[in-house]
Amino acid sequence: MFHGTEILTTAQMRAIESAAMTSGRVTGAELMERAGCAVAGQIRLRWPKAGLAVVLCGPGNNGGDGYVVARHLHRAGWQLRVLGMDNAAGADAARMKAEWRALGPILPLTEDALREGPDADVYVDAIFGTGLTRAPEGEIAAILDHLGGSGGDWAFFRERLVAVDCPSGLCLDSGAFPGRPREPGDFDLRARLTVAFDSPKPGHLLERGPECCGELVVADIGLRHWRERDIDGRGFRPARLTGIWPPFDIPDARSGTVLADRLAKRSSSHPHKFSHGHALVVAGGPGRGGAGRLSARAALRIGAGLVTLAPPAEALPAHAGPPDALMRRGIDDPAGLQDMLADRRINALCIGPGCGVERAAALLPAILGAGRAAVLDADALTALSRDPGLMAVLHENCVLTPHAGEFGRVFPDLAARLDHPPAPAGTGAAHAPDPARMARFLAEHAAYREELAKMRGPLYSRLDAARDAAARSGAVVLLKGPDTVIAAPDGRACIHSAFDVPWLATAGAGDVLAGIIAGLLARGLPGLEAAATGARLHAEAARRFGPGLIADDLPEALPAVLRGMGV
Ligand SMILES: NC(=O)C1=CN([C@@H]2O[C@H](COP(=O)(O)OP(=O)(O)OC[C@H]3O[C@@H](n4cnc5c(N)ncnc54)[C@H](OP(=O)(O)O)[C@@H]3O)[C@@H](O)[C@H]2O)[C@@H](O)CC1
Ligand SMILES: [K+]
Repeated sequence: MFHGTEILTTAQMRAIESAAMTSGRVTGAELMERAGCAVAGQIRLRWPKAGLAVVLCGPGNNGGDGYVVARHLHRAGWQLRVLGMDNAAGADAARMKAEWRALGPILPLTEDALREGPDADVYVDAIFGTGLTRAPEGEIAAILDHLGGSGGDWAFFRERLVAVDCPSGLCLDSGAFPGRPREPGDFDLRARLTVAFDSPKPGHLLERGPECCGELVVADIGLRHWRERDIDGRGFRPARLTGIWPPFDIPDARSGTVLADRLAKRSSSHPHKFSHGHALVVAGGPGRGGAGRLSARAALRIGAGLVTLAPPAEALPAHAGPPDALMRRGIDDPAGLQDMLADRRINALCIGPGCGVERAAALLPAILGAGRAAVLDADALTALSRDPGLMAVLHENCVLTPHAGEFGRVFPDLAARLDHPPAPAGTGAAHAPDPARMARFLAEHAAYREELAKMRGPLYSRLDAARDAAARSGAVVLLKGPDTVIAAPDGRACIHSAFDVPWLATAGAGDVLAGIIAGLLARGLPGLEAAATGARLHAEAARRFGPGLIADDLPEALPAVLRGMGV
């Protein structure tokens, strides 16, 4: 499996925490103490001089962490104003609250109380964490809006806000704010620093999460032993996610070595061009071949042994020119394609970039019928959306690479569920899921079904959408964005966070990604691994090049990326 930082859903986090406590080797209070102590430690690292801290404590265990933060800062000489709720908290949070009360008062958690005090150096948001179940309302919503800048001074809080586990109101399974539009809002809470526990959650990496969390630190609170155990005893944990986080830490020794190993294992000890596979890139007619050439160049650069570009015969002259390493062959119709596919050494196909929807629609049945690894991008996705029958012939070695708009065309009902507030009933359901196929899949993967039910957060997420799309189509789905989600039909998934490379959103970058994945498939990587590795190498190439990047630069940046990873 592709290696990266492990990501846990909130349900998994709760399961691990309860497994740890059930073992009798650690108590809930000890975990809370470690969590609060870690947050206080991070604050003291950034504000070495003791000042005034306002700590806002909510009704649950996130609030319990807040009381621990207050106690530790108090011990370090800080002045504290603690605002809390008059509720019946769980035993651990109640104990932490009582321990704080022995040191100082607890003011009501109201906007007035927040406004009345003097300006503080640090505001600790310990109102809601993983237990958020709905949109905040009333007094708490007013406090959160105030911290988000409704009082007029958003920059003031943004420099001083430290979030315990997450900015309150953010759903840690989706990265969206329940009750708010999914687009950035005026008073969204944005922290300078977020201290999460044990592992990042999907919401730290998806949608609004990266921007609103600010700097993300993941504190070790001693749960690793239970995270690494098979806590349900079934050995089947499709809910486990891997991801790349933090984005700046990609060329780390561990994942670099893993990638190098994976690619090396795919080569024989006496490599020749065919041992590295042969990728076929279907290109379009005259005047529209640039996209296909970008894909083909990327497939070559990532190390496919041979790459053939296949435009219609009349467009061959337009596709002459560098790179000379690229082979060209005209393909006009499905029969021509089938002829070419008689060569079994062609083991990976790429269709879509610059291909034209009509040509993609004509060639797709032959491509899918060949049963070989294939990347479907751009025009091929539009063609797929127009012919639901083609969905039935997708297979797990197909990788679909839609951006949000293409995802909406191929899976309109899933995309509609991602809209918030939900789209009115009846919109966007052009292709209902194939119930027989879905039922067959779920019957074969009963454990997956159970896990999936447990994994859902309060909001439908890009992760849920990609997983549902993969289960329905039977293919690997890579849902593109700065928060790319990659899901396989069996429930395995990765998140690749690339919010730090906004210049990657440039014309043709998707064509390059499709080519990289096709090249990795040609080299023998399985679908999910090829897609996840491709997303990572693609972003890393952009990161290395820096601003000013155009898509043509991406394949050229790949050799240095691979060298840097020891491949
Ligand atoms: N897992 C771990 O290993 C560890 C976890 N730790 C910490 O625990 C945190 C999770 O704690 P948690 O489960 O108590 O949830 P939390 O976020 O405090 O909120 C729950 C409370 O809020 C309420 N509530 C929810 N939404 C609401 C709304 N919109 N408006 C109003 N109320 C709302 C909800 O009420 P209810 O929905 O039941 O009505 C309930 O009372 C986690 O983020 C981390 O900080 C660490 O201490 C140690 C290790
Ligand atoms: K919080």
